[in-house]
Amino acid sequence: MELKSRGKTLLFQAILFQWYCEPLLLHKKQDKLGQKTKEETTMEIPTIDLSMKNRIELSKQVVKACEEFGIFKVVNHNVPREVVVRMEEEGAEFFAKSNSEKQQAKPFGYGCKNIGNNGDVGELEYLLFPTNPQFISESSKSISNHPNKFSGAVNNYIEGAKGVACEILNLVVEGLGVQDKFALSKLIKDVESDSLLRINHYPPSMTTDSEMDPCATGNTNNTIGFGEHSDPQILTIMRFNDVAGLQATTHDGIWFTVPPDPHNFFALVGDALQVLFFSNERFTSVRHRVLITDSLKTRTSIMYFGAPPLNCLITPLPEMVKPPQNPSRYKPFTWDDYKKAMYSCRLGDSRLDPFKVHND
Ligand SMILES: C=C1C[C@]23C[C@@]1(O)CC[C@H]2[C@@]12CC[C@H](O)[C@@](C)(C(=O)O1)[C@H]2[C@@H]3C(=O)O
Ligand SMILES: O=C(O)CCC(=O)C(=O)O
Ligand SMILES: [Fe+2]
Repeated sequence: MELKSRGKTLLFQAILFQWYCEPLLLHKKQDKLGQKTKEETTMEIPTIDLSMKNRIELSKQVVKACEEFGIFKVVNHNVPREVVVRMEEEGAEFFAKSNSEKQQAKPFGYGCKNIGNNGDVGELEYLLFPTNPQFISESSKSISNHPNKFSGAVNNYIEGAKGVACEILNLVVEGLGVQDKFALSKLIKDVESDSLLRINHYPPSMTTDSEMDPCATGNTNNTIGFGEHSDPQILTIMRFNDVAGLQATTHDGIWFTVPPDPHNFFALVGDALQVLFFSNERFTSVRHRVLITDSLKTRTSIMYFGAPPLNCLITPLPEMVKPPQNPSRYKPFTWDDYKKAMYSCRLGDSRLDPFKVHND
């Protein structure tokens, strides 16, 4: 009920915004995959300023942003600029290598076009690895000619992004009055945490020769670069360069573009957080995608996906459920169960559906 009325308010705000400010931004489109897309618009997502002194107010703002949008900008995050720049440089150096060199890193997380194992494709290449430092140190040998430099940059970036994720999760927990102040951040701080780092690289259209390079993308404007999905983990901390492309949906399914801001991070609510706080339909994982609108520029993005250890039980925090009036809407499952189910799904599937409790 509450969510529906919030959705209506957002829809109303979006329409008002269109009407007054950007009459030409709202348009219906058909994307390259032939899927009908709903109206697209530009919307201002909330900004969370981590330097804010009033912690109670800050925690309220974070909860509201998670509830209303599921995606928000994080400023004054304290991650040094050089940590981000070094990570970007290492990524750029890797993606500039020849195709055969990049393929050598394949067993350690290089991918091109294929997303997951079930036939999804995107107009990108990527590196994807677990955030465990031993793994990074080992895999760096096949990724970089200077493995220590590469693993140093990656580990520093992960520490920075994890710090931002932990701070946001602590604020969520405070804002909702959960007793255990570190109930969520301790899950992604755990040495056994299953968190991931992903570096995506969307090359421009005219620079690669598809005859020579099987990974050449031939992007044209308004191509889907990365299809619609929600992130399965607890929280994603994302950063992208100054090339637009990220879009997200409101709870009513209206697509809006997230303007680039390379100096700051974006936080996205994932499926696991939706379950942990599901009572009262508080949080919903945000559906998002990448739509290439400037095919002449390289777009890069870096995502830290904060996840719990494999044996962690994903079930609403005790304060969030009060049976019988307000029972959990999901059967308890471990993160390992969810991961197994998720890897048998397509990118855009609603992966939580099989775990829902049906009361009829
Ligand atoms: C099609 C798939 C790719 C994905 C695993 C999945 O089976 C369904 C979820 C996908 C996703 C989306 C967010 C992250 O980019 C990702 C690494 C993740 O954890 O879940 C990807 C998976 C992937 O690319 O392997
Ligand atoms: O590359 C992007 O900007 C988004 C990619 C994404 O959503 C993902 O990798 O899960
Ligand atoms: Fe994503």
